[in-house]
Amino acid sequence: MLQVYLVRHGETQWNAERRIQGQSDSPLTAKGEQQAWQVAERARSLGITHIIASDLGRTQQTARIIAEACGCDIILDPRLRELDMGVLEKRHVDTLTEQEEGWRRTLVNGTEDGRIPQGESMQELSVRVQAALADCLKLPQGSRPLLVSHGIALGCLVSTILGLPAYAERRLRLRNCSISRIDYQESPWLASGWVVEMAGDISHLDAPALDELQR
Ligand SMILES: O=C(O)[C@H](O)COP(=O)(O)O
Repeated sequence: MLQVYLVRHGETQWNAERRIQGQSDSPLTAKGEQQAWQVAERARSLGITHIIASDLGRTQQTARIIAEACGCDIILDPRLRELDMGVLEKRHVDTLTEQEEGWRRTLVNGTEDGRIPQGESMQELSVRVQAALADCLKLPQGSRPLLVSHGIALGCLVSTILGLPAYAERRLRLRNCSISRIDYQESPWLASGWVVEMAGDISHLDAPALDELQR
């Protein structure tokens, strides 16, 4: 049975400032780096064989720390990037106009094809992250990959495996450097395919980041 671990990158400057990142980027904070070392220590104990990361800076920075602990190379995969948040990227959430907040809400409460102007729909995000996950099935027998990606991207992956719409990702709390695990099982009497073993575990962190609403 293939086990795939999912890690959200460490806290960044813009996470801490409540600014929208999407496919724009900001570096890890000191706390984010500390979280990355703690998740790396946990990853080392899990026997990770491959680290596959979104090619954005914050995920690469987190992946490098995990790779150092696990002694693996990093494979970059742009399909693991965060949702493209279009014209709202780099904006502080508290400065959005009513109309802009309405665009953001179409993602939070939304419909599958709702999008921020010049951004991506949850449906489009879902297709590319599912494709990246499916490629893990091509790794050699005995592999145990760890994917380093983003809050909405990973939430969308877990939600759709559960058979929920992609926008249900907002019902999952995937904090910075949380670990989730999904398994691929083939079974005549249980569901065949991807199964969620755990989601959003932060028991390895002594300095968890607050989620956006608690800041
Ligand atoms: O700000 C964003 O784009 C998202 O809400 C969170 O993205 P992140 O997981 O890359 O911080």
